[in-house]
Amino acid sequence: MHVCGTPQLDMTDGGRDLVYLVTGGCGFLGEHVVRLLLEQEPRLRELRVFDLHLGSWLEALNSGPVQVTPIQGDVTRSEDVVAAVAGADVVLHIAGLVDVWGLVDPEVIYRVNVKGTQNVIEACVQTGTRFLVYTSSMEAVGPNSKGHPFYRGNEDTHYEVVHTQPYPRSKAQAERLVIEANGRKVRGGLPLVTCSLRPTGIYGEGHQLMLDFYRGAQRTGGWLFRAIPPSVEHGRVYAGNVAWMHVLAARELGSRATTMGGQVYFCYDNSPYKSYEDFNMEILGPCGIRILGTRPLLPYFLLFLLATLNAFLQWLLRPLVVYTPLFNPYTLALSTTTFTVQTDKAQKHFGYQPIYDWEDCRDRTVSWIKSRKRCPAPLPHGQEPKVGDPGL
Ligand SMILES: NC(=O)C1=CN([C@@H]2O[C@H](COP(=O)(O)OP(=O)(O)OC[C@H]3O[C@@H](n4cnc5c(N)ncnc54)[C@H](O)[C@@H]3O)[C@@H](O)[C@H]2O)C=CC1
Ligand SMILES: CC(C)CCC[C@@H](C)[C@H]1CC[C@H]2[C@@H]3[C@H](O)CC4=CC(=O)CC[C@]4(C)[C@H]3CC[C@]12C
Repeated sequence: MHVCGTPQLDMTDGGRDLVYLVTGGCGFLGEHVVRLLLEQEPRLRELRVFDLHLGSWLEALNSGPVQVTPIQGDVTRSEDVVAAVAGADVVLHIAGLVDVWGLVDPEVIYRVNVKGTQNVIEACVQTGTRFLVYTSSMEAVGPNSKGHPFYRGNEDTHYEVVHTQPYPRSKAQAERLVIEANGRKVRGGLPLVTCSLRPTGIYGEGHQLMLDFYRGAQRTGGWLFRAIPPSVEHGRVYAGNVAWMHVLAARELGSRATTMGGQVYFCYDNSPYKSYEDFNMEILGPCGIRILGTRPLLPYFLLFLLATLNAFLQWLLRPLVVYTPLFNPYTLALSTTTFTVQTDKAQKHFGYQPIYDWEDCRDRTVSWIKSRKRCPAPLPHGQEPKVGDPGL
């Protein structure tokens, strides 16, 4: 591993005394956070991994000095959340429903992403947990439906947005709850300290959508067909660096509460600014995939028609089947509107520097995609093998 800028850890306080809770710890980002915490947080005594679906890979983590406690639970059930939060020093609230395809009922997205977050906040207040890091998203900000570019913006960039889609709306609402909760008195009378991290499009080992593009291209003889103008920049950030930002933010919230409390931070690293497809090609190219066309093969109005047709079909077929094509008016807008960040707020506020440089991020993701070629028989329920599974 090429580690750049890992700060020295302070071991002067006598060792392992902290209890962390990671919600959504068995998801794509959550697994990166769990593994990195075990590697990089020397003060950790117990790591509680809370998820609706627990991964079997968790079992292998208990051989080290940290007690890893899997907790099967639902963030929408306040009693599950209170039980998990009680006695934790820090909560990393990562659990959420990611859906921009109309797969999940908007009411369910609201319940999990917004009410679930409210439950986490109330559990902190009720049980006396003082530090909360929330995983928000660039989607809390935009892009907006007018296609205004957010070009290398930062946390202070003014950007007009009215959320019409359930997922981005839920992330914006949940983020607001987290930020407003900063300073609330928790049990024992001390103030709650919160902050919110906003990743752009995350990639890395375990990124299912990247794997889907890879497999789709394999079915067309190794070709992808360009749909998005290469001039549209889409922000991407490596999962390991997003995880590192979570680890650092959680570690520093205590000592830098005045600076960090109630703040939002975009997640960034040195991944290049490119279009969504050109970025994917940085990963898929070394896996033998090629992209056809230097410009989009279809004009925009045809893409828009296709996306609209998909939305119409989704509505028409709804009583019979949930039709969720990748391409719909919202994902078209997301992929054709420039949205990139350029900021050093996290560096200034809590000393964040990417822990993996770009070449490392790329190579790790490429190796992971290549390893899927050797993937044995499918796992039950259509699950993919996990990042650390043996033999991969
Ligand atoms: N994937 C991406 O590109 C980005 C993701 N995010 C945010 O990062 C977080 C993690 O996303 P991913 O790891 O990509 O998604 P994921 O779907 O892989 O992980 C989410 C995890 O939350 C769990 N979960 C869902 N509902 C739950 C519930 N009711 N109770 C307990 N656990 C529940 C799931 O079982 C899953 O393990 C989400 O909050 C998402 O909004 C933000 C920006 C970009
Ligand atoms: C068919 C086209 C060639 C490409 C379609 C690509 C889309 C599926 C993806 C384009 C942009 C992605 C989203 C973006 O990276 C921001 C996101 C943030 C999140 O918090 C969750 C994931 C996502 C919505 C991400 C999802 C896939 C895209 C829409």
